Amino acid sequence: MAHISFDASRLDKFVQSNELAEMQAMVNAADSQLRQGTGAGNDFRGFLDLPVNYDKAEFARIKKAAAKIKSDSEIFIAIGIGGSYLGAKAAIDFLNNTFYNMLPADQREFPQVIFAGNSISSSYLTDLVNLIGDRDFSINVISKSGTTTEPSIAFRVLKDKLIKKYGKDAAKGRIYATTDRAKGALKTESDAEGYDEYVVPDDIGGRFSVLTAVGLLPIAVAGGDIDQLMQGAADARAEYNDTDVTKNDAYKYAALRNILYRKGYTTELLENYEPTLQYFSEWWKQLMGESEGKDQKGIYPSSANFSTDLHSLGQYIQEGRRNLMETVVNVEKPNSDIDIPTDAQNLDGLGYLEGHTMDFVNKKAYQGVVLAHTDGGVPVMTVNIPDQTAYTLGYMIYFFEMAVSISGYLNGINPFNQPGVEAYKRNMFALLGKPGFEELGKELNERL
Ligand SMILES: O=P(O)(O)OC[C@H]1O[C@H](O)[C@H](O)[C@@H](O)[C@@H]1O
Repeated sequence: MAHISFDASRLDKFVQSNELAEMQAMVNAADSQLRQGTGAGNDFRGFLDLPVNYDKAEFARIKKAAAKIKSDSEIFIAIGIGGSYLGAKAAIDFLNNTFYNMLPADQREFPQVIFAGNSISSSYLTDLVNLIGDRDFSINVISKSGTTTEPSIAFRVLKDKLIKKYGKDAAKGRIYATTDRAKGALKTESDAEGYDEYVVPDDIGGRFSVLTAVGLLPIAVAGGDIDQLMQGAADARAEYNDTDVTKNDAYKYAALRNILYRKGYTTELLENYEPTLQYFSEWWKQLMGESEGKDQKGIYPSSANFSTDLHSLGQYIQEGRRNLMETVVNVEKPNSDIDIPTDAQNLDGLGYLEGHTMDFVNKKAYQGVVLAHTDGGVPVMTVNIPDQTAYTLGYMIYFFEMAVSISGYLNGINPFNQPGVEAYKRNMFALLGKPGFEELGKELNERL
């Protein structure tokens, strides 16, 4: 019995009863590409077995480092962008109190966890430097390539602050570097300076790396149960290993979203009814968009946070262009609930809700939205998750990683590379005058 359940029961208005079965042959082919390694990007399939073959010695070191960081730092800064940021942020938000960073120190069992290096905003970094002030802090600089501009700039600025506070030698003991096993600028510096090092495996791409040290160290520092996280992913791995789309929900989701895509539903919104899942959607957007957006093809990944965005995007979803599909991540049991208070005056007219809880209202909103959007011509799928535990998160991460891999192969693209990301970097380097980009710099400056 799967720990999370995928509900496509509302698609009968959009997908004919025979269509899923007709995808089986294509799913078999995609499955073979994925598991036999016969498809494009086959050298980035390490995520498949990661939940069972991860480096146990490094895993133990991660736990030890997290304990040290908790003991000597009020603030923990995770520096990274893309896959080196979004997974950790999504997991920490998913697993913790909504206001975990704002809780008074005596109510927090771990440091404030703040992310940097995920933009080039000088205001953000200045505000962060000022927020740190003279408090004790540690840095985890995370970059698979070791050369990404955004985290590199943030690391230079925050390392400088660390050295000014502790001196060069003591500062090194507060820098944790997660990067390539053998190469890249960050690896070179880490070796030279003696930073505590963790590895981003060669065969795992950035957007698939949340269950490596990339995500595990920040998640552990923020109090996450990384053993349960890996266990959930391991059990999902055991669950989603059947090629039969009627038995493998990850494959069924992949097949259905491709059926809908081919019918013109070219944008998918991942939706939640819990604000702590907002960044899970951000992680999902990179996973789906960077895996599938190739060769002028692919489902555009978007997101919405309900019921909040029903008051901003609801109009479009209900009556705008009919090229949308929705996938709701529905948390069956919230971390906590609230009884609707009684009020004899009932001036607000909420008397009919008395005796119910707030989550009862949230769930009725979800049901009402599914009916309204389906009636309005938007196909809606739901991934039901029982709770917001680390086990469930690991399980769900693996569900979507499997789904996007199959989905990408179903659409005839390599789900594991990201060549398009290099275009802006080349232009940016040229305009910045980076050595080696002189010719392009000249050409681009004439166009500005
Ligand atoms: O971890 P890094 O090498 O710094 O890469 C960080 C991110 O930037 C790259 O440009 C890619 O878009 C992402 O797949 C990657 O996660």
